[in-house]
Amino acid sequence: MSALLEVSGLAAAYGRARVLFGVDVAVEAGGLMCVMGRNGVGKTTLLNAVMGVLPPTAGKVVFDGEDVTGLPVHERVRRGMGYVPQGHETFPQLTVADNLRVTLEASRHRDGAAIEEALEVFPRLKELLGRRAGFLSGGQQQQLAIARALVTRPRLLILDEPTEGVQPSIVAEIEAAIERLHRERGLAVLLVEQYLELALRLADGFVIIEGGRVCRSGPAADLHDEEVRRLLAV
Ligand SMILES: Nc1ncnc2c1ncn2[C@@H]1O[C@H](COP(=O)(O)OP(=O)(O)OP(=O)(O)O)[C@@H](O)[C@H]1O
Repeated sequence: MSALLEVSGLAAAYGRARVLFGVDVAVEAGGLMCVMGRNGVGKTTLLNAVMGVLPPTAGKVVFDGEDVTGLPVHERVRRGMGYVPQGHETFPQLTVADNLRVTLEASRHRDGAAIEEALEVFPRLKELLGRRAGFLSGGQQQQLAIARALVTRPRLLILDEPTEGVQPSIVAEIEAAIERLHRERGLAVLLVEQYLELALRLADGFVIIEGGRVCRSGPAADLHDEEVRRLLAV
């Protein structure tokens, strides 16, 4: 059986500065793949290229058997790719409720129950529905950003360092939510995460990027290796 997401030979650049050189990564249906690597190796660039935010210079992105490489971002979202970029992006002037509604309006299914389902994942947001997103804490904004992606009812959730800059009390909630979505709802996840402990707890498989190339990949059990720890050491 082929994977839900299959990325092959992906290359990307900012102008003449090449950043990715032929990256392969796959996420099985219901799998959780962790992309790891030191700062600046190209992890965010990889997610942006997979999602079409940054058009790749070479390579292919296949989602659910369809080549989506040339499609705009919103078409990928319609097909079931949900993206939560780094830095917990929300509409700061809109309330929590309106952030979710705007996303629902833009989604293909327009089923209001999707908002309820997303709020079940992050119950803390239920008490904040009338508050402007810009007034939420970093951790609450990250929960809202993930909830927005969930409103589109993705089959694959792409998360860029979801616990970065988040207060410790909310890190555990976000981790638990990702784990539940993956294990109970069978959502496939492509996760960029720098922290080995979190990756060890959540991932089935991993790839490590170094200098824009995959230098190591394997099942999560291999993350215990000395070599892997060395590759991730700052
Ligand atoms: N918009 C941009 N224009 C030019 N160069 C960029 C841009 N964004 C990133 N880069 C460069 O591309 C390289 C890879 O950056 P990227 O953000 O993908 O790395 P990363 O692994 O996600 O790092 P971090 O963990 O710090 O987010 C870095 O050298 C970075 O300086």
